[in-house]
Amino acid sequence: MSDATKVAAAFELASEQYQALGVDVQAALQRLAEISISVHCWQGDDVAGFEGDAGSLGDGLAVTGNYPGRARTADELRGDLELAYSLIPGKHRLNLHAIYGEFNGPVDRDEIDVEHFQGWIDWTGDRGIKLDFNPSYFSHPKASDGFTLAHRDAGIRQFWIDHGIACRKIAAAMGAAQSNACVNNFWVPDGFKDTPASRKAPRERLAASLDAIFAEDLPRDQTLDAVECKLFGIGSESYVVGSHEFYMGYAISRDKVLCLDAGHFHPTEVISDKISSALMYVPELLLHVSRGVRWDSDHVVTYNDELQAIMQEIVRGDYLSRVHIGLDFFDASINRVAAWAIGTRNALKALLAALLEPTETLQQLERDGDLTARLALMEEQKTMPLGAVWDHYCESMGVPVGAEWLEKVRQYETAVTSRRSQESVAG
Ligand SMILES: C[C@H](O)[C@H](O)[C@@H](O)C(=O)CO
Ligand SMILES: [Mn+2]
Repeated sequence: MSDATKVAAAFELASEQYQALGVDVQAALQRLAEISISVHCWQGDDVAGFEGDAGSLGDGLAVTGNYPGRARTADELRGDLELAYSLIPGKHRLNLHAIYGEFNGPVDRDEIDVEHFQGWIDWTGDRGIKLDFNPSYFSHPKASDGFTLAHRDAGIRQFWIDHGIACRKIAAAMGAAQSNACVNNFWVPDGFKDTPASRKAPRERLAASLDAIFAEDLPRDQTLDAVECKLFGIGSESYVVGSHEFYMGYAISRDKVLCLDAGHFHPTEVISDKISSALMYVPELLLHVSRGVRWDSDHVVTYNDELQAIMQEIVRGDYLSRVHIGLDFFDASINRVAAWAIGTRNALKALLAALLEPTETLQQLERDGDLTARLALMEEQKTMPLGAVWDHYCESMGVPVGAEWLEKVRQYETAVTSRRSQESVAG
């Protein structure tokens, strides 16, 4: 039997099994094909960006590992992304940070403009890829004491306010060019390593700075502002200004998208349990699908319980139209294109598992008070033949089945990434 015949035969048997549970496999696959995950550009170069002094990541972020071949230019990053997209079934978005502009010389963060992102707008436009965006409040001398928008110095605050305003303008231009809203996510590292004397003052300053940035109403079909909280970070172990409560309140009161990063909470706290609560009060959510490990919030997404729970929540709550699914991890200890492929394929696989669940049956059992059957069916679901449906999906979408994609990454590594030096290059 050829590999393709094996995939087809396994899919047929799997479909019968799902059908017996009342699950429409074709409908699930159709829904999956409509979901666009926002793939983060920063996995490709260890969050270095193209400002010219690449490699000096800091101010609340750190990437560990020294795997050779990180992208040093926009063209290299685009080449790596092209390969990554070809390994992932479906049509997905690209999430850019402001430091990834093509600057051709020194341009400070408060001066960036649409022209610096025209290369990205053209490249994604040609490929039908939609863009999302992020202001970059890190790796900059004016962020080196751990404060930006909540800084005690009004001049520094103004600099970062101007950066935020510039980024909104860029995001709106991207949204207009692609006829689809560009989600513009604000994460700021501001916080104290040690116990603050005033937790209140920086929070008041952060709210005022954000209000100044968002003062102009921009069309929501061009750009959506999102705000991202964090419990603690490197150098902000004792206090983060933009805590969950801060941004939950901010998003509700200002009608903003709330970003929940899976690695930004206490290790025993999960964002899967927050989705249905938050969506009662905010219009939309952005998720940063990530994986926290001890102090680090950014390991490559694996097919673990929380990933499955996140996707189940989105599907069970019928939230697909209100949740923007983005990725946020950066690992320099493994091949970076492989990291994208592993993390994004896992996110999609977990979505497929959620779409293949007999949700209505489970919820009816719950309404009937039959919690025994609810648990029994949920457990049976775990060993249903998801892999056979996933393999069929990959094949039908023209991307490698199983671990075949790894061979493509290896070939590219030999031909392209292993030839890159660790130095940055101009461009
Ligand atoms: C680079 C990202 O924007 C950043 O990771 C942010 O989203 C975050 O999660 C910081 O911990
Ligand atoms: Mn994040």
